[in-house]
Amino acid sequence: MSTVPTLPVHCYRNAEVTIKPVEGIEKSKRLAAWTAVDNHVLPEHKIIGIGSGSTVPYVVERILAQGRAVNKNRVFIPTGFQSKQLIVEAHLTLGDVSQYPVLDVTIDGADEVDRSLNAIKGGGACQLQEKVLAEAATTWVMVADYRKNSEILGANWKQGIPIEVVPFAYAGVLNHLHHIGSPNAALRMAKMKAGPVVSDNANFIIDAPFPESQMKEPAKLLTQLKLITGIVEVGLFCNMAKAAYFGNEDGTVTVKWEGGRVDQVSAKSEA
Ligand SMILES: O=C[C@H](O)[C@H](O)[C@H](O)COP(=O)(O)O
Repeated sequence: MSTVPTLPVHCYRNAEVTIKPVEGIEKSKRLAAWTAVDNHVLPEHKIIGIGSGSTVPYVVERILAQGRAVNKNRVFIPTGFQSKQLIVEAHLTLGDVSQYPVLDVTIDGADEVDRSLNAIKGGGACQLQEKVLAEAATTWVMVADYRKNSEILGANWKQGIPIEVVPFAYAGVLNHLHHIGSPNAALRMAKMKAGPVVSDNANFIIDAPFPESQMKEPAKLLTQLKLITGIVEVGLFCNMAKAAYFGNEDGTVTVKWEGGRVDQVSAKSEA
């Protein structure tokens, strides 16, 4: 059995980042992120994709811990505004996927991952750029806490599939979704702004819950959704991941691999 990394006993300072102890669900996110970085972000990797969400800051934290010497020769590609900020604030070199269309590795979060490594993504409305970087990456890996580890998509993530749509077409797309199995599909509304959430690409987001019968075959549903005019991208990521890492409450990490293998790795000591 392999082991997950332990936190340093002292605070580690690199660039502007200080590693602080965290508790509860944050601990699980950190365990997953650190283990994935240790396994997949190797010294020879020079072009690295940084995903979005609340787990990804721990990815950047662990990459920084690899040291200035290795990071000064790397370029980091973001999946949206949030990860761009993370890269800039960490004083890492920022790049663009149009400059670097092939990435060595991308590590990203997930809203839910099934037994075959299909995933729902887009809880933060970033799925379009995330999918571009996932496809561009030689290795694409997801990191999440145990709540995201599922057998069938939709079992835990009840909000529905995040779907990015061209604003002009949203009403027609909604109508279409209502007729193909998602009667409760709805435009995602902003919390601190009147009106809808607007993505980093100036589009709207629809959240479309589908019944289990359709969620059981995510690749089929994805194909169906991609054919609807006005849909820019769908937050279903099928057959793309090399592995998914889930930090558990007991300090272990579950690793689901492409092909079906599942590993349970234990911590050396308290994280
Ligand atoms: O649009 C957001 C992304 O797909 C995130 O990676 C996803 O929502 C997971 O985020 P978190 O790590 O906060 O659970």
